[in-house]
Amino acid sequence: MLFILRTCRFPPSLASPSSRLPAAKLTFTTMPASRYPKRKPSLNGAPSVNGTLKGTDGVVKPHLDQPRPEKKRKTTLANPPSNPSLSLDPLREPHPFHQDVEDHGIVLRKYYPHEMSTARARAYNINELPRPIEVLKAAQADTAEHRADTAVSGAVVHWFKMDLRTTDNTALFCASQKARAAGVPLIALYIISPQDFEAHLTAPVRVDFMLRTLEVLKQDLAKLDIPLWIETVEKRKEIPQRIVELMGEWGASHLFANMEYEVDELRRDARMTRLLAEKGLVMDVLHDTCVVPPGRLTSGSGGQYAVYTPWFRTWVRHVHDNLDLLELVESPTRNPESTRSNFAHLFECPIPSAPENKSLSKEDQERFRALWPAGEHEAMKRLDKFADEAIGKYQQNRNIPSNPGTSNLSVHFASGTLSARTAVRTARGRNHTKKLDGGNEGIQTWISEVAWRDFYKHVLVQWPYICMNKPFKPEYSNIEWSYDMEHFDAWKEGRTGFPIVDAAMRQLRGMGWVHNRCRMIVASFLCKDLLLDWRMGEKYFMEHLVDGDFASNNGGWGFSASVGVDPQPYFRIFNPLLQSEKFDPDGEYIRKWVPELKEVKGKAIHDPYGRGAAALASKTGYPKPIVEHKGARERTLAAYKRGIDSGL
Ligand SMILES: Cc1cc2nc3c(=O)[nH]c(=O)nc-3n(C[C@H](O)[C@H](O)[C@H](O)COP(=O)(O)OP(=O)(O)OC[C@H]3O[C@@H](n4cnc5c(N)ncnc54)[C@H](O)[C@@H]3O)c2cc1C
Repeated sequence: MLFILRTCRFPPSLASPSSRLPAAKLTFTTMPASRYPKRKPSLNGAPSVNGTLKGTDGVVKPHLDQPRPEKKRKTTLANPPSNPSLSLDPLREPHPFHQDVEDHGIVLRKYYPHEMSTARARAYNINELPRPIEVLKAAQADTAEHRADTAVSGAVVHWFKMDLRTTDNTALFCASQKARAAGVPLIALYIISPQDFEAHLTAPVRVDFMLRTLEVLKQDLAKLDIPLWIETVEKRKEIPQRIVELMGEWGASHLFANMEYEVDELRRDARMTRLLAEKGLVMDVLHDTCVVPPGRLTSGSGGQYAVYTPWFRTWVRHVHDNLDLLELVESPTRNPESTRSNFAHLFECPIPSAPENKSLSKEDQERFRALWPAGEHEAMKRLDKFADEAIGKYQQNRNIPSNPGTSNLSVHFASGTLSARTAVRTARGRNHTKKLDGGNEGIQTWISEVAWRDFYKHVLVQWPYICMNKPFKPEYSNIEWSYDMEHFDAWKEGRTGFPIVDAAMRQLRGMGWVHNRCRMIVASFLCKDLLLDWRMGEKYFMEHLVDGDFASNNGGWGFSASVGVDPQPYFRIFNPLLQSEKFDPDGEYIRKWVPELKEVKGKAIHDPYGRGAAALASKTGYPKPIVEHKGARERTLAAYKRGIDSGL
C-alpha cells in the first residue's frame, strides 16, 4: 500500500509572481493593457494568479506569427518525385502524407517544395521568428495589468485539455482557489474538437480512452458539486469564441487552463488570452505537464540542450535545488451548494460518443477497454503496483519486451490522468535516498525515463519547427527517402519477414501500445532497412498509439532515424536479428504476436528462413524477409551521406 505525502505545492505564481520568471523585456505592437475593458476591482482579496508567464528575453514580432495566406499548389501523381524530400514542404501541411486524394480515378498525393520550411526552421534557430511560447508569454504580459485588476464574478472556469485528473492539477487548483475565495462556483469545461483529432492524428483508441476518462472525471467532479460541461466544436478556429460565449452564459469572469506546448495550441492560447481580455475576461495558462517547465534549463553557454545526458544532469540538479517542483497541489474544493440548482443543466451533460472517423469497432472497444482501464484512479493503482512490485528491478527488465517490467503508464501521462510530479515523487519515496540520481538503480533509471518525457517537451518548445515535419538538423532534410508503398504496407501489417519487427507491429495493432525497445527496433527498421521516410512511421504510430504524444513520438522517431535531437553525431543502424536475439532470447515475445511461428524451435525463431525453419514458416504463411539487412544498411549509409553532402 502506498502512502503519498500530499504536501500542498503552492504554485510560484501564487506564492511570489516575481520569483518565477525574469522581468519582461518585450517589444511588440499590440493593444496596450489599458485598452482592455476593466471589471470592478477585486473586493474579495483572492490571490492573483497573474504574472505567471510574464517576461521573456526574446524580441517578439507578432506579425510573423500570423498564418500566411494559403497558396494554391499543384498536386503530383502518387508516384513520388525522384527526390521527394527536395520537393516537400512539410511546413505547409501538418503532415506531408496526410492525404491521398482521388481525382478522376487517379490517386494523388500532395508533395510541397521543401526550401521554404528549411528557411523557416533556420529563422527559428536564429531567433528571427518568435517561438510560439514567446507569443503566449507576450499575450500574458500584455494583459497582466488587466488580469490583476479584474474581479471575479459569477463563476470561474477550468478548461480541461490533456490534464484529465482532479489530483495534482495546477490550473484546476488555481481555478478552485480563485472561485472559493470569491465565493463563486467552479465550472469544468472540456471541448471536443474533431479537427484537432484530425490534425493531431489522434488514434481512435486514444479518443476512446479520453472519452472513458471524461466519464470518471465527471463523476469525481460531481462529488464536489462541480459540473463538467462537454461540448463538441466542429471547427477548431471557433473554439475561442465558443468559450467566450459559454463564459457569457455562465456569467464567468475567469478561465484557467494548463499549457499545451504544441505550436497550434500555444498560438491558440495566445489569441484567446487577448480575446478574453478584449471582452473583459481573464485567461490564465499555467505550466503543469512537465516536472521542470520548458525553458528553465540552459547549458553553460546559455543555450538549450540538444543532448539528453547533460540536460538530465542539469534537470536533476534543478529539481534538487527546487524541491517545490515535486510538491503536489490539492484537489479542488467543494462548490457552494447553490451550484446544483443554479447550474442544474450543466450536471446533466452527457459524454458524447467519438466522431465517426475516430470510432472503434465493438470488438476493438471491448479489447481496449479491458487493456486500458481509464481515469486517474486506475493510473494511481497502476503506479502503486509498479512501485510495489517492479520498479526496483526496472533496470534489469525494462528492455525485455516479453517481461511486464515497465510501468505501462504512458497512456496516463499522455492523457494527463497522472502527473509527472506524482510519478517522480512516488518513485523517489520508494528509494532509500532522496537523491533522484542515487540509491536503487531501477528507481533512478525509471525517473530518468520519465525525465525523457520532459526533455522532448523542452525540445519542442525550443525548436518548434519539429512540429512541422522538419528534421531537427536541417542537413537531414535532403535525404532521398523511399516511398515504396509495398514495403510500407508490409511494415504496417507485420509482414516484413523479420519476426521481431512483425511482432512489434502486430503488438501495436493489438494493444495500441508497443514496448519501448520494439518501438526503437521498428523505427530503425523503417528508416534504415527500408529507407522509408521516417515521417510516415511517425504518423502511423500516432494514428494507432493509445499513448500517442507528439513530443515523445517525434523524439523517438527523430532519434531512431538519427535526424532528431541527441543521436548526432553518431549514426546507428540496428541489426534486427541481433536485437531480436539480445532482447527476446527465447522468442517468447515473437511467439506471442506472430502465431505462425509458434512451432518454430530454438534460435530459428529469430530468422526462420535463414536458420532451417523455412518449410514450417512457409507452410504457415509467414513471409520471407522483404530486404536483406547488409545490403539495406549500405544503401542507407550511402543515402544519408549523399543527403548530407548535397547541402541545402
Ligand atoms: C519511435 C518511438 C515512438 C514513441 N512514441 C511515444 C509516444 O507517442 N508517447 C509516449 O508516451 N512515448 C513514446 N515513446 C517513448 C516510449 O516508448 C514509451 O513512453 C514507453 O514505451 C511507454 O511505456 P511505459 O509507460 O511502460 O514506460 P516506462 O518504461 O515505464 O517509462 C515511464 C514513463 O517514462 C516516459 N518515457 C519512457 N521512455 C521514454 C522515451 N524514450 N521518450 C519519452 N518518454 C519516455 C513515458 O512517459 C513512460 O510512461 C516512443 C519511443 C519511440 C522509440
